[in-house]
Amino acid sequence: MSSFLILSINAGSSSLKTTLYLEEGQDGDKQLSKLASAQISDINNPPAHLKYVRGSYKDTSELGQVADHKAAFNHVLNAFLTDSEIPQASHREDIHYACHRVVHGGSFEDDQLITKETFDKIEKLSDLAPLHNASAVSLMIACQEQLPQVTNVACFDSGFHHTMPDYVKTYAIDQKIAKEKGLRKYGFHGLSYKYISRRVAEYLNKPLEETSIIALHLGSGASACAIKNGQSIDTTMGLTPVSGLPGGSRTGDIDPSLVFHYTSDASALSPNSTKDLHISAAEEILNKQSGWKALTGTTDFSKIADPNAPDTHKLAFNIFVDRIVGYVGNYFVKLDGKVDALVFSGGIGEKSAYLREVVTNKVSCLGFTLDQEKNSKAAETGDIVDIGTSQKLRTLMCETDEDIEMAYTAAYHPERIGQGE
Ligand SMILES: Nc1ncnc2c1ncn2[C@@H]1O[C@H](COP(=O)(O)OP(=O)(O)O)[C@@H](O)[C@H]1O
Ligand SMILES: CC(=O)OP(=O)(O)O
Ligand SMILES: [Mg+2]
Repeated sequence: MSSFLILSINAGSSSLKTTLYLEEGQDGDKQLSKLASAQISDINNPPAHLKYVRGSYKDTSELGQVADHKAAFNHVLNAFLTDSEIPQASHREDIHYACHRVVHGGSFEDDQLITKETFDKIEKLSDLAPLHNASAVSLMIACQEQLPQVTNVACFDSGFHHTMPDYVKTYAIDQKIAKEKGLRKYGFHGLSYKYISRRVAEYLNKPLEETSIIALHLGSGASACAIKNGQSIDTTMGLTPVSGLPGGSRTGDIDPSLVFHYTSDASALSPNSTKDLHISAAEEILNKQSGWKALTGTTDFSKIADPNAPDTHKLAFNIFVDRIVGYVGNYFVKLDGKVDALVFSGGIGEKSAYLREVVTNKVSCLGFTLDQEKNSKAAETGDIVDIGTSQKLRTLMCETDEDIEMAYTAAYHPERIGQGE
């Protein structure tokens, strides 16, 4: 029986989440089990924290200054390699695959082996998604240095959406310029949507190819996706993750001219730019200085999704509900009303019973239903929970898992990993 380790690496703008999996068995009878996960928050904003989880064991420690993602990676690697309760991971050589979440994959549809060629392409895409791709690129370099024997794989958040029709992907702009510069809708959160669609199909006991859902990934970055017969046909994020729904510090959809009225320096370089990473003042405003942070002063949505919150918070909550229900209606029509389920996921979608209640009540005209008691207990139950009362048109809460989705292809379908062409 063969066994080896897969490390999933998910770089956020100020955090690093990693999970170590053990893959065992032969073709046709393989099993993937989670050994441990390690997460570092507050990178470059001391004190940083390390949260380590192995089964029911949980430990949080303060790390002081962790300057960048590379330094954070040294800490998590050390945490795994020195944990005597997971002897399978005692040496660096024990880790076979490192799977990197890359938000912007440009035209890449499938996961790709990271070669010199793919690395260069991903690095170039940092211009389109500077706030996301740059930390992923720095972690690929860290892996090459720290784990020279490992097979590095890039798993793209945009890949799942390649099935969107051309009229959805295309913006109404000069197509010569659009093609030259790659200016189109890509869509993101695809690893999450891939996981959710498979889990929902399993739960409904239907083939994935016959499962159609409206999925909501509501985290600090939020989006919605229309999934027809297992494939994305539209999603709310676009060229970059800023469009669609508002988020913790992102505007979501606005009139594109707004930014030129907001500042006369829209195209000037933001002071947070570095030698290798150019961020404009406009990008900084739209991505970092807006959303819940700008409206309420907090990015903690549990404080906003509170029926007794102050008016500023209520306004933010109402904006979110308004935009979400607008997309649910839009996608219900695009799916010709042939929908198996409305699915709530992401930190907010999984934890806020109140947001699920208000959204579901507003879309009840489409036939979606809510069972108050099941909804209030959904987070305790976990995994996937039917929070509606209809067997035909379901309302579901589904805990998403981007990390296992990254390990999934390496474990079960390594033949699907592209070689960079
Ligand atoms: N109990 C809760 N009620 C409402 N929102 C919550 C709750 N717990 C966490 N959140 C929100 O979930 C979001 C984080 O979701 P998550 O999917 O983990 O985000 P990301 O991966 O984008 O960082 C934050 O906006 C956080 O405030
Ligand atoms: C794509 C994206 O916006 O990711 P996140 O929500 O993790 O920032
Ligand atoms: Mg996320």
